[in-house]
Amino acid sequence: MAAELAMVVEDSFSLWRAALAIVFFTIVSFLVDFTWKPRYGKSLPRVGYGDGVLATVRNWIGYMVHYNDWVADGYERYSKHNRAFVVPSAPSRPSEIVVPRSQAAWMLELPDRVLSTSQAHNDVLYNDYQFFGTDDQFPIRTMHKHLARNLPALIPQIQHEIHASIDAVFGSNTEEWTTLNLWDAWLAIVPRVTNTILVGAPTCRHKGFLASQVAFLDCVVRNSFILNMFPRVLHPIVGRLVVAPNWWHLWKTYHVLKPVIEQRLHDYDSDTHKNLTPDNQNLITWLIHQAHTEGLTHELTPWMISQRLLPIEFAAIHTTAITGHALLLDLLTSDPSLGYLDALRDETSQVFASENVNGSWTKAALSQLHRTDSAIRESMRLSHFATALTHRKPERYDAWRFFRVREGFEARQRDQAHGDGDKERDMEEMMRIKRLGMVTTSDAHLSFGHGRHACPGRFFVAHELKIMLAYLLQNYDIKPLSERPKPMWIGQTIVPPLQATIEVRRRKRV
Ligand code: HEM
Repeated sequence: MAAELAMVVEDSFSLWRAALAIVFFTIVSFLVDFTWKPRYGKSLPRVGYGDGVLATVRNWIGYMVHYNDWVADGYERYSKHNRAFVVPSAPSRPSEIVVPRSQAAWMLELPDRVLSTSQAHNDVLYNDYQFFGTDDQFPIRTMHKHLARNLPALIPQIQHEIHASIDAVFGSNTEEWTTLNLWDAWLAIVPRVTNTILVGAPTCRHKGFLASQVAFLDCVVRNSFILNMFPRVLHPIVGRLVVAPNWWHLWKTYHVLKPVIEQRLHDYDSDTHKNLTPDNQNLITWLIHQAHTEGLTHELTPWMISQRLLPIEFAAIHTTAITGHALLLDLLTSDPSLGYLDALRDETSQVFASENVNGSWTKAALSQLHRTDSAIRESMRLSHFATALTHRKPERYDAWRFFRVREGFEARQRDQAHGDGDKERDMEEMMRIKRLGMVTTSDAHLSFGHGRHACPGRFFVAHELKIMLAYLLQNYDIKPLSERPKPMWIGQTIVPPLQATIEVRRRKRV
């Protein structure tokens, strides 16, 4: 009996010792981390709980749920008065400085060696572990160079994939209403459509490939949260452990892509004029082309190209799905008497009827969807996926907010048709209206970033969302929703209302 008691005491004693050792080790790790973090001048105001040791611990805990409120608070108290402020970050990251709008242009003009985008991405996403140390600048540079210039020729393919995937997800029942989980619907459409321009058809339809891409991206998001919470000094161990599933999904992706990339490398080498057909125009080919242009022969293997695709898949898929999800929720929860859906349906069908070429949208036709453009930009204004990128003033969704400026201008033009208008003023106003388009970034429209590193995918996204909305509205009725399901914020990241459902029914052909 006494011996048993001694064993229990000894066991619990060793448990205590182990627990104390872990606590001690964690404190030392955070202290080491602390010595690496930058210190900001006392003159910079802070939001959150303040600066001392206890306040820092409270900030780390509060970061998960209060970050969004802290930024809103700082915006009211400091940004509006043209002052920068410091906002606490996750335990493994330094606190961040939020600059006021007036300093955004100066900041964005700083060269990468002073303010590095890739370092910033690395700080948030831990690329060294999550993307296997692949420098994301090569694929990003490739996207900047090739996507916009090839996009017009790709519109028919993009349209084809959009129509086919919407048909598959929204169904063909013209009699009964079908209930769909909206997030699942977007995730069944966006990866396929995005991969039209990343890997091309038919791989963009390969279910196993798409599933492993989405699973990989989910791992990146989850691991970022985990690594945010661990002191940076432990990342070399924790980082390598948590990315085991990333490797697994990369491996599965590689098996699907290997023959496709081998064929593409072969086609590229045998085409002496590099006269690539639209079928071959996608990121795989652009990476090959860019590697040749820059003499980067080590980039020309299926393994390397499979890895290069990952940061772009990450930049493209959840961002688009979150944006599309929010857009439909904003439209469906707007007062039906405003007639948004009918007006968008009319605009898309009128422009399509007069401007399509062989049944396909064109760049010129898509650029005439002014109401649709305004409805999307307005939703992005309200429902961005990362807090610190944008400020919001009125919190109400007003689909025609940007369109109205154009409408007013066009009405004035008609009134003045026979008079002597002020040409210079009209030109200025026209330029101002152009800047209100969804792809035109500015310090007032930061949803796609701004400056040299503004999103190169935004022209594609604009086409994609417009074609989707047009097809959806022309082919389906969707029941309005009584209340806007609210997203949730975890740290800086938005989690869309994943449970939201909608009811849809295929429209009968007349
Ligand atoms: C609605 C959807 C999207 C939104 C809201 C969005 C937003 C953004 C934002 C805010 C940035 C700047 C990040 C920063 O400054 O660090 C960015 C960068 C980027 N985006 Fe997008 N994006 C979207 C879709 C896409 C798509 C579809 C692609 C590719 C097909 C893409 C590719 C990229 C790339 C490569 C960068 C890095 C640019 C650079 O660092 O120079 N994005 N995006």
